[in-house]
Amino acid sequence: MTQPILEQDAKVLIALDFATANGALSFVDQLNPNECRLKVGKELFAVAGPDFVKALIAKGFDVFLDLKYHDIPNTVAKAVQAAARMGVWMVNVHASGGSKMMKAAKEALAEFEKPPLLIAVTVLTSMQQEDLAELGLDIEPKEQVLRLAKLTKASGLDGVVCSAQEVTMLREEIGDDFCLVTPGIRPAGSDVNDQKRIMTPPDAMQAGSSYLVIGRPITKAENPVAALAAINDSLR
Ligand SMILES: O=C(O)c1cc(=O)[nH]c(=O)n1[C@@H]1O[C@H](COP(=O)(O)O)[C@@H](O)[C@H]1O
Repeated sequence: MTQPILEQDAKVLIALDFATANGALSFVDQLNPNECRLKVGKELFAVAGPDFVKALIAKGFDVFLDLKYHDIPNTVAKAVQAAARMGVWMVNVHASGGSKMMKAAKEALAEFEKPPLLIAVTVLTSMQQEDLAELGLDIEPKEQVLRLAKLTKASGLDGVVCSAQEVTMLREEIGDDFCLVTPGIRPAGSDVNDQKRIMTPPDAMQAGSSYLVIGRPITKAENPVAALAAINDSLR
């Protein structure tokens, strides 16, 4: 029997993409905060709100508030402050909001004794080259990821969200001192769903991911606790 991994080592961030607070809560009640962290995104936050996030934190979970802010600098700065007041562990913005927006967000967190990690989404893992082309970007996703990751680093943020397929390149180009959070993680044989740039959990960690965001392969599993345990085991 393997020991549960320590909290500071929990690499799996479970995406709590649930339609109701009750649905999310009955799922969370099966989980141990030593074995995963939790991500609250737009769907759940819209129905459950800040009190729900605070309740997860009170249960001992680190919470990544994934609202992917993308707005004028002042609005984003105030939004990340509101997130920090909730006590979240990590919060994100869209890097395509630009360096002025990202710097304003970073500066707005300076007043907090223990600010959340601030990271920026580069190119969504559901996108591929044809999706960038329709936005007028005639380049490969990895080139755009690198460009936005460099901009994020230069803006003083703690890391980026990218696909695990770009992690080796980013470690070479940007170094180890940068948090790389990778969704689009699929254990071998599981449904890909709407994700495009995917990788398995062990391959993503091997490449140098800091954290793995995993939703449906755990939340929709017949036995989510066993699915999480199998993923954690595969990372040891
Ligand atoms: O910022 C994110 O977390 C995110 C960025 C990205 O590029 N791709 C991506 O899938 N996500 C989120 O990661 C989660 C992935 O969920 P599954 O596809 O169910 O594993 C979802 O909650 C997405 O909102």
